[in-house]
Amino acid sequence: MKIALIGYGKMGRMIEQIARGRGHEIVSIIDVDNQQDFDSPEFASADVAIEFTAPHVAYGNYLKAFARGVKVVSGSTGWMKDHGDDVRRMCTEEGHTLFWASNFSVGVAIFSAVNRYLARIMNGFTQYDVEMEEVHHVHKLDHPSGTAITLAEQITDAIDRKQKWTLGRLTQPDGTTTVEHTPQADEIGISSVRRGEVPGIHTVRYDSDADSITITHDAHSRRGFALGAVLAAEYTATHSGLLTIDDMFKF
Ligand SMILES: NC(=O)C1=CN([C@@H]2O[C@H](COP(=O)(O)OP(=O)(O)OC[C@H]3O[C@@H](n4cnc5c(N)ncnc54)[C@H](OP(=O)(O)O)[C@@H]3O)[C@@H](O)[C@H]2O)C=CC1
Ligand SMILES: O=C(O)C1=N[C@H](C(=O)O)C[C@H](O)C1
Repeated sequence: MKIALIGYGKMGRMIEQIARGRGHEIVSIIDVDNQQDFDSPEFASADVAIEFTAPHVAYGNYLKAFARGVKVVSGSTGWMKDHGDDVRRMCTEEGHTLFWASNFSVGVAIFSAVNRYLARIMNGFTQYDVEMEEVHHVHKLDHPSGTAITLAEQITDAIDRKQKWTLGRLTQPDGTTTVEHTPQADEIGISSVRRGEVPGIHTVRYDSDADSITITHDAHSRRGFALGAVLAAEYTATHSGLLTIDDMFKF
């Protein structure tokens, strides 16, 4: 399969390695300094473009790929609030294809299934409150993480007493913590911590007077995310529309 890469940072480079290892051809690599390559025949020849860039540029990259008739797999986070509706419309009504996931790792797909199941149980046990924490490396631009938002939305979908998530505490790389918002009874507080080179840790904790129940996913490296993105590209080559991880991994 012919793959174009948009974004050649930590994820782009690891995806290149894994994609080549699985026998794919990388036909184009677009980063900040060669944006003109979006107009190259090599980019247009790609079966799928894999996009891992940054919150403020991801949407523009989708538009550029769509304009050239190239399907996109993207893991960029932090753009959904501003452009989610627009992207949904382009993929459901205008024939474009985007496979987007806040987290591409198989482990987080399994963790999400457990999170949904646990939340359904907890809907009937009102003595438990729930809070979340995500820990990532100091280079991360957005907070809370896309994965934390997805997990929180799964919980608000299942627990009647929780309506929305909110950023509770934010811990900066130097260790200073600020309380951004004190969660109300109907809110899930998410604490974001930026520390060292942590690839990504997500924790959901239910607490009652009697006890607490905690589930955690701890990524050992970015390899799981990168492999998942390549698997998603293989899936996207033969599927269309707005796709996500639940389409690919069925539990
Ligand atoms: N869904 C998932 O499973 C995962 C998602 N992510 C998300 O993916 C994104 C990228 O992560 P990561 O690779 O670690 O970040 P990096 O900062 O290491 O890489 C991003 C790359 O994109 C480049 N870039 C910036 N703007 C553009 C543009 N307009 N066009 C093309 N390239 C551009 C950057 O260049 P420069 O450095 O010069 O600005 C950099 O090389 C983040 O949003 C992160 O949250 C990360 C891991 C897993
Ligand atoms: O920026 C990262 O590194 C990651 N971002 C994603 C997110 O925002 O959830 C996925 C993963 O946790 C790594």
